[in-house]
Amino acid sequence: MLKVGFVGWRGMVGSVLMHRMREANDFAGIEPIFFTTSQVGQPGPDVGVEVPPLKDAFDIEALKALDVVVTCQGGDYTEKVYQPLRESGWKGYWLDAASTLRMSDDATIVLDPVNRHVIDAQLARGTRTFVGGNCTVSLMLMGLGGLFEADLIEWMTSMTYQAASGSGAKHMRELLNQMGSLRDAVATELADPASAILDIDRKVSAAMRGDGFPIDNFGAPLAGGLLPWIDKPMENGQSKEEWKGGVETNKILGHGDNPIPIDGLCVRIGAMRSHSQAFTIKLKKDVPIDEIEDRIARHNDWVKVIPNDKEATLRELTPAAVTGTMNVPVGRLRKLAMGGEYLTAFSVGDQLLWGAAEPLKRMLAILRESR
Ligand SMILES: NC(=O)C1=CN([C@@H]2O[C@H](COP(=O)(O)OP(=O)(O)OC[C@H]3O[C@@H](n4cnc5c(N)ncnc54)[C@H](OP(=O)(O)O)[C@@H]3O)[C@@H](O)[C@H]2O)C=CC1
Ligand SMILES: N[C@@H](CC(=O)OP(=O)(O)O)C(=O)O
Repeated sequence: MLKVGFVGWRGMVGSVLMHRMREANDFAGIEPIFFTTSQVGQPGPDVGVEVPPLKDAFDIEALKALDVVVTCQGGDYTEKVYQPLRESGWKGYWLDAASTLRMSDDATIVLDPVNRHVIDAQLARGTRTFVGGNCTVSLMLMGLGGLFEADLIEWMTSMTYQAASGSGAKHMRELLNQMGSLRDAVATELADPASAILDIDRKVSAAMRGDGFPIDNFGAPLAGGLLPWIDKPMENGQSKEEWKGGVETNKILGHGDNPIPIDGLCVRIGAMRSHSQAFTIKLKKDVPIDEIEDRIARHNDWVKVIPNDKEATLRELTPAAVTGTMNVPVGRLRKLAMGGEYLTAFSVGDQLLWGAAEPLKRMLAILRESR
């Protein structure tokens, strides 16, 4: 039985992974051992099988005893532990949700409905480091995989609308506190249907700009607004989140020598969970829209084409409709005024599922099958 160590299992991505693995009875076929950076010796989680007390996630000797490490702990942990563990001679499999190792030559980015052939080839070559992709990249590929597979895309922009939970639990709480502060600032006026809307608006703006508004985590008001910057700056003016869109997509697809230009702006919005993206796609040729819809819909079991009408769009193509599900709806599909080779589309997906936990869960299953 594979000895699998889990690090970061109680964080947001880790909890979703635990939930998905319990649902699928995945713990039955492995020997799970749980690690922590803060709660050594406490009881492990209830996963339906006996587990030992929590071990120290920085204990290299304990990690060396594992066949597989699955970490959702974050990049700082990966930076501290991965290299010393490898240098100690450990030859096990490292499965990681963090971005730290994604672009390293030793690592493969996993999204098996899109790149199972790459994963299989890397396993056969002896690769032992597998990393989940950036959430917007994985969700974009789950949605548009059929167009990439048919080699129809010449270039593409992705303009993102990313949920607060992409930044972690504290940010979700802060967004709710911001929403509450705004509502509280105008509670009296809201209770009076005759109050002037411009007075309400003025008070809301004053609250957003006021000293007491909670912005410790986001650094600026998100509720009632948006934040057009995610992650660190790159030297060329992109944010790192925007940079990942191009480099990770091409790595996942194995397009090292002949990358498809992919770029855009990444924006944080006041959604709680599930990331959305609007695409402008330059096709290599003028393909009829019904063929495009058919290729998108047939690519995998989770993508669904949503008819380009208002009712279906508002019912099925929103974070509220998608959160907590594996569905990746793609809609608003139509040719742009620029010509038949210019396509637009909009997609939504739960970034904690296909964008984070699910590719790791499935990679662990692939490792089990391959033994
Ligand atoms: N959030 C997202 O949408 C996505 C995140 N990722 C990546 O996944 C990694 C983990 O992200 P995420 O899950 O958001 O991180 P979290 O901040 O939710 O969790 C990380 C760790 O924080 C510790 N922690 C401290 N206090 C608490 C608490 N009250 N509740 C739960 N955990 C606590 C836990 O470690 P311990 O038990 O050791 O104390 C936990 O494993 C990052 O590298 C991130 O970039 C990737 C794709 C999407
Ligand atoms: N950066 C993403 C979430 C994330 O953690 O991405 P990455 O795994 O590429 O750092 C967001 O903020 O929505």
